[in-house]
Amino acid sequence: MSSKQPKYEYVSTAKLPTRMGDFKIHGFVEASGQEHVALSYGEWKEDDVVPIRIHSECLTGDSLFSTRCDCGFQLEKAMQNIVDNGHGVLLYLRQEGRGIGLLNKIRAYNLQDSGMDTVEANEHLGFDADLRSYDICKLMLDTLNVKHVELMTNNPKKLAALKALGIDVVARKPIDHGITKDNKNYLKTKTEKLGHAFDPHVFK
Ligand SMILES: Nc1nc2c(ncn2[C@@H]2O[C@H](COP(=O)(O)OP(=O)(O)OP(=O)(O)O)[C@@H](O)[C@H]2O)c(=O)[nH]1
Repeated sequence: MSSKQPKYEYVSTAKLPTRMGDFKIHGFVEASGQEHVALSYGEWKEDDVVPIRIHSECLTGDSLFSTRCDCGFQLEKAMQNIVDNGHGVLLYLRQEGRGIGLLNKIRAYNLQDSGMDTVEANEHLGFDADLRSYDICKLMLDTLNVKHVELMTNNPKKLAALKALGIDVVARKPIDHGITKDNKNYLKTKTEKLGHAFDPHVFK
């Protein structure tokens, strides 16, 4: 790749009516060919604080209704929060399985079925616990004229990544939604080993 070639590019925008409300969808691509999307709802000015969610792809949770994780619940809740708020942005990053990909996530699930936790399973397969990058968020937010954000997350790495990219993170909004008997242990591991900010009472 030549050093002049941009690492990320904005591609196009279209209307995206959903069950929650009428969003717009904006397409972005990395030089590698990896595609990502942002959804926007409503209007704002450059000085406004915009509620946003950065969501990593989870085919099983987001599209197949899995209760092994909280992903699908959080996605739905974040989109509803944005609509209720009147404006906001969802950055949907196609980094499935914390960056290891769908089939490796299924391998990791197989190991978790035999007793490993989510971090041990990644490491057993030869991956770091979390391989995600949030660098493309800067182009996405600049394209949508978002400079100040309130971030819906329990993950401190997302906050740090946005700050490092020069985004003004005014506040974090917890998104403790979709805790089930099937994902309690997974969320407990994320809290203990990956630094997620879940309040311990949710595991009782
Ligand atoms: N490798 C691996 N990935 C998983 C597992 N369960 C869920 N995931 C992935 O974890 C990611 C979760 O993404 P997010 O919900 O955006 O992020 P998060 O780190 O949980 O942070 P917040 O939800 O913002 O608090 C998705 O890419 C899922 O596919 C698992 O057991 N192993």
